[in-house]
Amino acid sequence: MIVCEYRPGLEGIPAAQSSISFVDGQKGLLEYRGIRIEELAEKSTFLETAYLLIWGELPTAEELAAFEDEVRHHRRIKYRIRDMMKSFPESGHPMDALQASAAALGLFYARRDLDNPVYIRDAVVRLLATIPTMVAAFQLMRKGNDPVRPNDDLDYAANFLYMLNEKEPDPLAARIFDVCLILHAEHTMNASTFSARVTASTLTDPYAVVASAVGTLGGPLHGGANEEVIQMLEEIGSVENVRPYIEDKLQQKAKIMGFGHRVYKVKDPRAMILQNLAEKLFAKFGNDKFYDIAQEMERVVEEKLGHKGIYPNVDFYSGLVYRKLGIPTDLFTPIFAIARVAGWLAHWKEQLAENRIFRPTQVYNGRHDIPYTAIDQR
Ligand SMILES: CC(=O)SCCNC(=O)CCNC(=O)[C@H](O)C(C)(C)COP(=O)(O)OP(=O)(O)OC[C@H]1O[C@@H](n2cnc3c(N)ncnc32)[C@H](O)[C@@H]1OP(=O)(O)O
Ligand SMILES: O=C([O-])CC(=O)C(=O)O
Repeated sequence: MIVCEYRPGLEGIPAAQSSISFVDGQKGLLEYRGIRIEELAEKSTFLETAYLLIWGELPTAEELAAFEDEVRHHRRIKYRIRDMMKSFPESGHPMDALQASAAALGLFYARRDLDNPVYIRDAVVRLLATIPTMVAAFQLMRKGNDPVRPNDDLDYAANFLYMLNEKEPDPLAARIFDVCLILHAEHTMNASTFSARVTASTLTDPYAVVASAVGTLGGPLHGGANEEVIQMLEEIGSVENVRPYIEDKLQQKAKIMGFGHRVYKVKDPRAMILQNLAEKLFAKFGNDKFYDIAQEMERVVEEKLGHKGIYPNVDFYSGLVYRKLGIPTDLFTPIFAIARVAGWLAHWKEQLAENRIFRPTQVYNGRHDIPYTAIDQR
């Protein structure tokens, strides 16, 4: 048995061998299956990237067309899932609604056939296809409206925006949204992916794998930070307030949302791309006053925390892009989940290919040999 020292948060401890993605946190480099994220953001689409992540190679034109077709034909959700979502409290968070709905899918596909490539492909297609529909449906139903049926004439990203806003999106907006999905699709052994792999290692079904990962993604230290960033920008309210806000937070030893990363010690390459995308949207659809506040935050945080390697992460600029696309703040993290399901499924498949159940150890620091005290003597 290998014994190593306890490292809080498992910092620096490899939890798997993986060929899905690679991060160099000193250089600010991210690759999916060896391809730089900048190149995928420029040239690929989300579904092509999902295929690359899950099956390991870029698809041929035929393979891609077949995959896109399968996903398009599985976009509708069952009435019973829709009715279940309708019964959720409107005030509930859409991440909780998504987690429950993803888990509920498993009720309909209870057969588990993990050695069968057809089963694997069906589950991949179904999850990629229905998660956006579930996010959009809950959003409309909690406002008292009926969900919008998926539009088979639209591609993956455009169809999501259509289901959300009940109208066809502007092509630039749809392309930018698709790039956001590419950027969020995968990121090595982050907390939600680790959670997905732990769940996968018990040989449970892929719906449970995704549901556990969604639950993990939602926290404010992980994907949930994108929502908190916008709330922070609202609270700061003006460029002049940035410095006192940050100084106050640092004095209280509080975290500044959207900054810092376990692996990146420079600006996250995805934050750079998202910042450029936000600028493209502002050029076409008008500025956002929060952008000036965000840029000032970046300057002040670098001045105060740059020496600790604390820079903007992926969650810092994504919200500004989504705001300009007219997306409500509490859907930012569910949108992250729509993208990350590709990475989770890639890791699910990789885990199954060489599975051993996750069962780490612990450092026990409790007591021993304590006599039981009768209830009336406590
Ligand atoms: C998709 C994603 O998950 S991206 C991350 C999204 N999360 C956030 O934006 C939340 C804010 N950031 C954070 O909480 C952290 O940077 C995390 C969770 C991302 C990484 O956490 P860890 O690797 O465990 O770093 P840890 O919390 O130990 O911080 C190391 C040091 O940097 C400081 N630090 C890290 N992030 C921040 C921050 N955002 N604001 C202020 N200080 C910070 C810590 O206070 C600590 O300082 P110390 O050594 O003087 O005590
Ligand atoms: O890698 C991490 O720890 C968090 C992150 O950036 C991601 O999941 O995209």
